[in-house]
Amino acid sequence: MDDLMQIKDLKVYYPVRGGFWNRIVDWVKAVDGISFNIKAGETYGLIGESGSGKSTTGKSILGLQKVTSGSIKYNGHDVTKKSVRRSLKYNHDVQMIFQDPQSSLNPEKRVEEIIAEPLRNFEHLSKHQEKLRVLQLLDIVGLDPDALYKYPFQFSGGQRQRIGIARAVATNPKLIVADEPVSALDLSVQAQVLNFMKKIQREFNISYLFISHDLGVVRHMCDNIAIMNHGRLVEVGTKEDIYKHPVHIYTKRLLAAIPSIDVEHREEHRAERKRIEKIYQDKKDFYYDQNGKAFPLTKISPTHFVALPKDKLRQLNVSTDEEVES
Ligand SMILES: Nc1ncnc2c1ncn2[C@@H]1O[C@H](COP(=O)(O)OP(=O)(O)OP(=O)(O)O)[C@@H](O)[C@H]1O
Repeated sequence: MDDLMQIKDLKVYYPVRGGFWNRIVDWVKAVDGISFNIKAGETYGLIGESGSGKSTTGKSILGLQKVTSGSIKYNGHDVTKKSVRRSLKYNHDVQMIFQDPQSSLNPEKRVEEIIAEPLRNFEHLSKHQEKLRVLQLLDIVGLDPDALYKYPFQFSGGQRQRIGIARAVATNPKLIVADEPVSALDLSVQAQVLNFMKKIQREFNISYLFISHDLGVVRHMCDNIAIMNHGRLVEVGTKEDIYKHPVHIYTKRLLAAIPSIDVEHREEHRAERKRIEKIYQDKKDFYYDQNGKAFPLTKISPTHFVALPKDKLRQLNVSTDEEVES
């Protein structure tokens, strides 16, 4: 398989402002030099806890977040520049599925308009052709034609996510960034939506960047996986590497957090989880590089990253500007 996307040494820093003049007093190094490739037709998992920089990476790939440095190549073209994205019609080829279909679908619009929106931006279809295409998309995602005239609130969570998926595939994209696509759904519906995403992937040869904090969900979806912590990738590998032979302590900790369904080994699992939590507790103030080498976070440099969570930033009353100032 060829590489569709090549992300190289990507850095995204957010300014932290404070003091009397509201000057930049520090930087949140949300993404701090990560590299990975996504092949055509594969599902690439980006895993980490809240605040590790996953969504910032996703937004940068979608062109929604200005990057500080590094490159994001799509079929060999660097799409960090707006002019390149425009000339390649990049936003036609790269779409997204959001975490919460409740808030990502406009409640005032009917399903027909919601799904047709990306089509209107890129394709010049007649009203009739557009309706036929939306009906075809509803059929693909397993919704009845009368959904066309309904509003999002008239559907269940799983059905709303199907509408979100129909909108995402409307333009026949090559890549879909799926940011926690099932974490807002009931467990029983999660498997349905995941299987459904797989089906669509096979039919349309789509690549997914699958962002999640949940290694249990990712196991069903991903071919290759990167584990993210404090803006860096601490471990990268195939699904087998990560699940069968994890190297990094942080990966082991995430794996240990998956509840064991195997009743016989549940006690063993619980003990192993406690053991790993203890090691992690003792060592959490360290950043570990890919070789497992530890760097004390406090000693990196006074202005070096301390990736503060959003609510902490709010508590400190500092701004959380989306864009890095040049
Ligand atoms: N607009 C912003 N301004 C300042 N800091 C930000 C901004 N957006 C995110 N951050 C910070 O960047 C870091 C990474 O955030 P990001 O949302 O990318 O992480 P995440 O792994 O996707 O977490 P979550 O799953 O909670 O969204 C966090 O410390 C966060 O507080």
